[in-house]
Amino acid sequence: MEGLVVARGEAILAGPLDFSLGGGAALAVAGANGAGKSTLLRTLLGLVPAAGGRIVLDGLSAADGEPARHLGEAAHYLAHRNAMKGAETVLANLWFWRRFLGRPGLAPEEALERVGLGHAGALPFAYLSAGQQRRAALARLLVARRPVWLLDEPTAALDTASQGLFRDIAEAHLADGGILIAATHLPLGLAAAELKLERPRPPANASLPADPFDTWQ
Ligand SMILES: Nc1ncnc2c1ncn2[C@@H]1O[C@H](COP(=O)(O)OP(=O)(O)OP(=O)(O)O)[C@@H](O)[C@H]1O
Repeated sequence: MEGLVVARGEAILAGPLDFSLGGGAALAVAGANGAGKSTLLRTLLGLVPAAGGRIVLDGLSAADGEPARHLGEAAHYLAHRNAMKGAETVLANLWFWRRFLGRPGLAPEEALERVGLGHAGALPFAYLSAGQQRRAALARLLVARRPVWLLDEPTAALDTASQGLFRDIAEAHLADGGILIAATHLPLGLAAAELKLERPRPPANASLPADPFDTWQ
């Protein structure tokens, strides 16, 4: 990140941020609710435009082996939502992602074993508990090989044992030369640099935006 400014519309949330991560490095993005952690991840992916600065990629390749033109081509993105279809089986969801993302990794059955869900592949995704759904979403990181993992609250809803599973998976990714950036309120149990986003302070003379509900009265 070179002078990266994170914003939502007119509101500057964070930055300018200067940060460099090499292969095998993890970054934990911390900060209060609304500080801009999710928005930073989405900015890195190119889903939200940056208000300034740039993202420089060096040596990252896309699924077709060509140099990645933007991070979205080289990254897994695990958002708050799990991006799985509730009515499809867990395995069908993972097979979809494996085909869609390119550069195949583990077979879905094997990935489910790694997250302790070997028994649940034939169930509709919606039948799983919240923590089991998160673990199935973590299995998505294993079915396709991507050098950068952008994870938003990856361990939310996970019990202590599953947090250990996450740590094992993440450590294997880092040992393999991967990069991991996680927005989190919880300790990840990984050796990670920390980037703390401060809650933006409005200028002293700022006026509050009009309350849309006022117009109802
Ligand atoms: N879709 C959106 N449209 C407009 N503003 C948004 C949108 N999503 C988030 N924001 C605003 O951007 C700011 C940062 O939100 P963001 O979700 O990045 O925070 P966060 O640090 O990830 O918070 P949390 O810890 O609650 O997940 C908030 O003020 C929020 O209202």
